[in-house]
Amino acid sequence: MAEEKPHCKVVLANSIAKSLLEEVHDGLKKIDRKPLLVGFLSSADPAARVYAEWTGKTCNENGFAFELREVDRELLEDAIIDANNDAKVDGIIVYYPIFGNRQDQYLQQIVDVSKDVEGLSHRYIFNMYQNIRFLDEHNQKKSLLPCTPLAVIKILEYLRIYNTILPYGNRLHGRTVTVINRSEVVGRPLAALLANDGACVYSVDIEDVQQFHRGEGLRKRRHEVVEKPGWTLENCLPLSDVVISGVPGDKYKVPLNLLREGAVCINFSSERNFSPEVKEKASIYVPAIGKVTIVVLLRNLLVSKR
Ligand SMILES: NC(=O)C1=CN([C@@H]2O[C@H](COP(=O)(O)OP(=O)(O)OC[C@H]3O[C@@H](n4cnc5c(N)ncnc54)[C@H](O)[C@@H]3O)[C@@H](O)[C@H]2O)C=CC1
Ligand SMILES: Nc1nc(=O)c2c([nH]1)NC[C@@H]1CN(c3ccc(C(=O)N[C@@H](CCC(=O)O)C(=O)O)cc3)C=[N+]21
Repeated sequence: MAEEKPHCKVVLANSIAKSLLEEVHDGLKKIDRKPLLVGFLSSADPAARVYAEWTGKTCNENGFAFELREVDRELLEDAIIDANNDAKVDGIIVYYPIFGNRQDQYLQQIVDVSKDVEGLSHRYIFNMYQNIRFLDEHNQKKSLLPCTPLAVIKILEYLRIYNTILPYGNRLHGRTVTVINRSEVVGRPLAALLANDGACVYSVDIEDVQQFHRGEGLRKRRHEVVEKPGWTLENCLPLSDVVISGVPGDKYKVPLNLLREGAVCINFSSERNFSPEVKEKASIYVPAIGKVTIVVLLRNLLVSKR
C-alpha cells in the first residue's frame, strides 16, 4: 500500500496575526486619534530594512501612522531624544543591529519607557526576569514584554500549548521546551518567560545548555537557571514537546533525527532553521513568525497608552 502524506500541520504567522489584529482593532476604538509609531533606521542590515517596511505596511493597513526616519548612526542619539520629547509620537522602535556592540544596548535605553513599544527598556526587562507583571501596586498598568518573545508566547497560546485548564501563570506546567538562541533580545528573555509560566526550558546557545525552571511542583515564584555541563541538543531534543529555533545564517539546521515524534517546531530566524523534512516528524510547524511580532508591537503601543 502506498504511504500517506505525513500528518504535520503547517501554521502560518498570518492566521495567528489575524486573531491578534482583532484585539488591536478593539483597542484602537478606545483612543480618539491615529497613533503614531516612529521607526529609526540606521542599520545596514537588510533584515532590519525589510522588517521596517513590513511594520509600515502593517501600520497603514490597520489604522496606525508610521514614520520611518533614516538617520546617520552618529546622529541617532539626538534624533531619539527629539522623538522622546515630541508629544505627537506615541511609540518608538529602533532597528538593530546598528553598531553591533554594546553601544546598541546604550541606544536602546535612550528610548523613553513610555514610548518603548519593543519592550526592551531596562524596567520592562527587569520586571520580566523577576516575574513582576504590573508597573503599579494596584495591578492596573501592565508591564510590557519584549515583542519577539511575546510573539512566540502568543503563538503557543494559539496552538493550545498553553493549557487554559491551569491557572494563569502556570499554564505551561509539564511542558518541556528547547530554545536554540540565547541572545538578550530574544532567546534569553523567551526562556525566562516560558519557565516563569511553568515550563521546563532548555536554553541552547553556541557554547552550552542551561535549564530554566521553577522547580518541582513549581514551588518557586520565578524561574531559576542551572548549567547543564556536557549537555547538547542530543540531550534536550528527545525530551522536548516544543522546539523553538532562532539561529542566524542559512547554514544552521536543527538535527531532525533528534526530534521527538510529534514535536511542535517554531522558527523565528530570518533563515529556515528547519529543513522541509521537519514535516515528516513534527505535529505542528511554524516556519516564520515576523508577522506576529509586528502585530504584538502595535498591541504593545496600545497597552502602553492605557
Ligand atoms: N521573527 C522575528 O520577529 C525576529 C527575528 N529575529 C531573527 O532571529 C535571528 C537571531 O537574532 P538575534 O537573537 O538578534 O541574534 P544574535 O546573533 O544576537 O544571537 C544568536 C544566538 O544564536 C546562538 N547560536 C548561534 N549559532 C548557534 C549554533 N550553531 N547552535 C546553537 N546556538 C547557536 C548564539 O549563541 C546566540 O545565542 C536572526 O535571524 C534575526 O533576524 C530577530 C528578532 C525578531
Ligand atoms: N529593534 C529591532 N527589533 C527586531 O525585531 C528586529 C530588528 N530590530 N532588526 C532586524 C531583525 C530582523 N527581524 C525579523 C523580523 C521578521 C522575520 C520573519 O520571520 N519574517 C517573515 C519570513 C519571511 C520569509 O518567508 O522568509 C515572516 O514572518 O513572514 C525575520 C526577522 C526583526 N528584527
